Amino acid sequence: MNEQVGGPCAVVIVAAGSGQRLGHGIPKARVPLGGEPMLAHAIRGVVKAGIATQICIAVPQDDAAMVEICHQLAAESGAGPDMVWNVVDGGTDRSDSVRAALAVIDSGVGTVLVHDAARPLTPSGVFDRVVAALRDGAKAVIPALAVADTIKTVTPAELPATGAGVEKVSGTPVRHLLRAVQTPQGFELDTLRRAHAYALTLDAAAAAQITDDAMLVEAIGEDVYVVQGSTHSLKITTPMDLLLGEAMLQGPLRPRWVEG
Ligand SMILES: Nc1ccn([C@@H]2O[C@H](COP(=O)(O)OP(=O)(O)OP(=O)(O)O)[C@@H](O)[C@H]2O)c(=O)n1
Ligand SMILES: C[C@](O)(CO)[C@H](O)COP(=O)(O)O
Repeated sequence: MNEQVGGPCAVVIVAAGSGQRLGHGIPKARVPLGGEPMLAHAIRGVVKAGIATQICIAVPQDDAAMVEICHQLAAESGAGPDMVWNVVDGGTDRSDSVRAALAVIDSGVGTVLVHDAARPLTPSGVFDRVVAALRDGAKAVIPALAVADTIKTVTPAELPATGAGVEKVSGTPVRHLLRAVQTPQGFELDTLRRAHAYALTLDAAAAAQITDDAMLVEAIGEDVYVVQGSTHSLKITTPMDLLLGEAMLQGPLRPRWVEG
């Protein structure tokens, strides 16, 4: 086991996406949720989890408003004076944003968690489970939930009579083996750095298929362990998700861990 695991822990918050699917015309992390930018909830959630010694936030390039949110939260979040804060320019893809953040992570840090700003209501318990598995020797850990829907794989096809372009089913993975994966994803720092160095060797088509950090760690041959995620860690991607997030912040659905 890496001696450094269990010591300092960095958390990268990726917040540099544009939020096309949400469609608010501003970067998603700045979209209000319960009257505050989504990023503010995400940062507060990380601080509240109490596992970080360094927090690095990747924001859209030239987004002064986002930088200001980071500075304000750094001042108000209740993190101690020893917390190291960094704000970096994100990149074109999520992976580019993670790499930009990794470049400033202190090499003395043993573990790093990568978290989506788009999962602003993630409970502390999820952070705890990820960190606990890293302390128990895992080099890579992801939170996940069993899936409720039956999932199919598809391939392009044409309807027999008309030739109309559709899709047809190419397979049905066994559902009880499938998991819907969330963040924060936790890694031994060196393992995540190797995985992202490998990502730089991929051609554009292969790089475009990378949807999380764990995929890269799998690709370099390391085991990725799974801990229980949370329904509260939903990723706010579409307007419907935002409605659900707003509902969660009100009345009986208000999560216990949200301040105020
Ligand atoms: N170039 C990018 C793309 C995404 N992200 C971050 O990665 C997380 C997950 O991405 P997603 O939910 O897809 O966000 P967007 O890319 O903003 O959404 P969309 O694809 O709808 O534009 C988000 O916190 C987002 O800010 C990032 O930091 N840098
Ligand atoms: C990392 C992630 O949140 C795990 O589910 C997800 O893959 C991000 O995907 P997105 O298309 O960038 O939202």
